[in-house]
Amino acid sequence: MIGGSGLAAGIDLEDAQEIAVSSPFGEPSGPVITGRLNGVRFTFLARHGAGHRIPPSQVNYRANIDVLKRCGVTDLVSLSAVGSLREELVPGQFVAVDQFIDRTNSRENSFFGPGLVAHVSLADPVCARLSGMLAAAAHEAGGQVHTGGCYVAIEGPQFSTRAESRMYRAWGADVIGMTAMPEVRLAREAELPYALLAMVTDYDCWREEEAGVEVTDVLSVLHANARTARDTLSAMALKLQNLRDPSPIDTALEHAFITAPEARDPEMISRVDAVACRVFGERD
Ligand SMILES: CSC[C@H]1O[C@H](OP(=O)(O)O)[C@H](O)[C@@H]1O
Ligand SMILES: Nc1ncnc2[nH]cnc12
Repeated sequence: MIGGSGLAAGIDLEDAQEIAVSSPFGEPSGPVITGRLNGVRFTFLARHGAGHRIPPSQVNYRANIDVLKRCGVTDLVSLSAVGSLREELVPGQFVAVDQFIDRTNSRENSFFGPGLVAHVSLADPVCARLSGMLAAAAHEAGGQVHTGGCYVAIEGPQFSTRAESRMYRAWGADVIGMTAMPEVRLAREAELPYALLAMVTDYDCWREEEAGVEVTDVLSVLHANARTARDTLSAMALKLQNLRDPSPIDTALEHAFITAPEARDPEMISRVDAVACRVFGERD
């Protein structure tokens, strides 16, 4: 579980343990918290670090996913605050996002690269099974949930201009945020089924007659709905099994590598010992 702006303080887990895990991709946002929720093992990471110290562009998305994979995570659920680009997506409601437009421009967005080139499919970036469970859990927790929606990820840290906000609407985006990319890309490269529950906190700035969004608007909606977010995770845990059926995402790297075996860089292979352990085996 990766918690965004609304879950910076973490979640209540039974037998919680804080573990600092290191990664060949650098510093993750902080230590992970592992424990159980309704009997299911959860590992939690606060995306922006303790006290929301890390801006969206400086989150080390690669290290975050790498350490979760290292901890044995098999499925990744993300909670994010978003602006609404549609009248009917009202602040306080939830959207189980299923598509993305990436407008970020200064982030490391792959575990692979020179000496180990890989191309995974991102056509269906969200795991339908996990997303369906998350939407049902949010509904059971008392949330108003919209199933499906397109999230445009901006670089930030500034909110958008009115012209940009109107353009994203014209592109077909439904909600706007600063963090889902490259998280979604990296989860797929790490063969982790991913689902994102977005909490709508504001109307961004496309409504001409209204002032643009401010952080205080976002925080007041997040605080007012914090209980629903926590209850959602609890309801979600009841739906998860400790051992689940296989998913095609578990083998997303199967046909992804294009670099010839003899041309592969051993250092690159050793760096992906966790994210691609199924393909290359674990490091000694
Ligand atoms: C607090 S307003 C902007 C901030 O909130 C969202 O964070 P997250 O996705 O981690 O919940 C947005 O993406 C920005 O980082
Ligand atoms: N309007 C908005 N734009 C970008 N990120 C956000 N997070 C919450 N509201 C947002």
